[in-house]
Amino acid sequence: MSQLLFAIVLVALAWTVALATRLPERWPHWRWYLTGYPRTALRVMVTWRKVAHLNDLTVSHQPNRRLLGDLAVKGDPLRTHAPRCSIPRPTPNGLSVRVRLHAGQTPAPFLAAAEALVHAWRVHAVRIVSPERGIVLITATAADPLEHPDRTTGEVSASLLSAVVGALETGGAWVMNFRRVPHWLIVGATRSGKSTLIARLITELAPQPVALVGIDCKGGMELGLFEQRLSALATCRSQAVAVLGALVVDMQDRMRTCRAAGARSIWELPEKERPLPVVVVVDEIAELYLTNGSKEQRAEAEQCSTYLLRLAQLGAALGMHLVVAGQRVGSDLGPGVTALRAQLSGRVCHRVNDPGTAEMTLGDLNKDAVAVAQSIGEAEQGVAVTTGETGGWMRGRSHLTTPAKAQVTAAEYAGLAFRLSGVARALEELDGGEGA
Ligand SMILES: Nc1ncnc2c1ncn2[C@@H]1O[C@H](COP(=O)(O)OP(=O)(O)OP(=O)(O)O)[C@@H](O)[C@H]1O
Repeated sequence: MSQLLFAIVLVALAWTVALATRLPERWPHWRWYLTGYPRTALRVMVTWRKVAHLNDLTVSHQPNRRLLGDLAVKGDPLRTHAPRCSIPRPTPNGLSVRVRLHAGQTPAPFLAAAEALVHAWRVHAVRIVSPERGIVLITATAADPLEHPDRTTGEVSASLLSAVVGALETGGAWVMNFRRVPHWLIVGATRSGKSTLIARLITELAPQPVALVGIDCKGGMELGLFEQRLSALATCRSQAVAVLGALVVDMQDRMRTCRAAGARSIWELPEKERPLPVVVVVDEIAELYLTNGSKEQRAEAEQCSTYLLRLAQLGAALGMHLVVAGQRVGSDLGPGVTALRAQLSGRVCHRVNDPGTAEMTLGDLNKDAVAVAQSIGEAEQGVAVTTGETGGWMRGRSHLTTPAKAQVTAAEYAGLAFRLSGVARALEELDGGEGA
């Protein structure tokens, strides 16, 4: 009785301190730390042995065969031992426990038991990784952080060519960093959130000293919002050919500059001589590749394909980066698409209509991510599976960026729409040629 009274007084005291110090404003996860975590941690400790036993995570020190006369009898020993698990450590959005494996155990049965742990601990999701040999780290997420992607934790230091585009399921920030992952492929069915992610990405890159080039062959309907901040916008395939061709020439100039300075990338050049990084955003890649079969259109599509491939292959070290978005990105679009896809190491897969598209986007990097991408529902707009810098994958949700907000940002940073002389000249020549 006295213990119960003590616990009640302690909780009341904690709440009073929390409210008196205006904790909710300063610490967005205070509610979880003060109430959710103690409850869940207790549940984890109380249920661990039972869950381990029911899911074959235990071992026995007794042999599972006995001699009965001349007969060898095989069975499950009654006394089994669950592997030792640490005291649950709170995380901003859940908790984590380290499990020390017994000799002979592997992480595989723990992976299989993830669903059982979710129900036993009444949490949103459980992830299991093995950070070192003999150890399994179980991370439980209390609630889906992707419901409120604006409540991310941890400061992300702003750096050139890095953009915070949303929140990850860990509760951390979803960062697209072109210095680490130079090219990105963004895939998703219609209304899945591709354009919103691109809008957010451009909004984040807009204040940075980066030239932004748009290729939007849907008549510029999506990227036209950012026209004021873009160094160039191609709205049809012939313009795309001109822009991409000029960028390839620019890339070759950069190569020569680097060779003359004995540098292996533009980042090794002195700051004054360093050319401006360029991010090329292609919205709806299919528009570049699909033709009506005429010789002229086929030649244009092939040119686009060759230029994109060259930019993807050589651009990373020369400060030329690609973001390619589309509903499908497969060999059915035309030759060169599969080779291009292989060069786009950053992948983002939103909701897709067919398993093939998820497989095409993530299958060559992470087989298990394909199933997760397929489970994204209609109502989860903006939710996607994204590959990480360390080769793993994670669910994330972009920060909602409305077209109005996108336009305001573009207008605000219109002064940073750097002139790319080669690209501007190529577009002028094209206009002149068409006009003549
Ligand atoms: N991160 C998000 N959070 C909340 N809502 C979102 C998010 N992303 C997208 N949405 C909603 O989904 C709608 C469709 O998104 P969006 O236009 O980006 O899809 P899309 O994949 O580009 O579609 P399309 O291929 O037809 O252009 C948006 O109008 C917005 O309301």
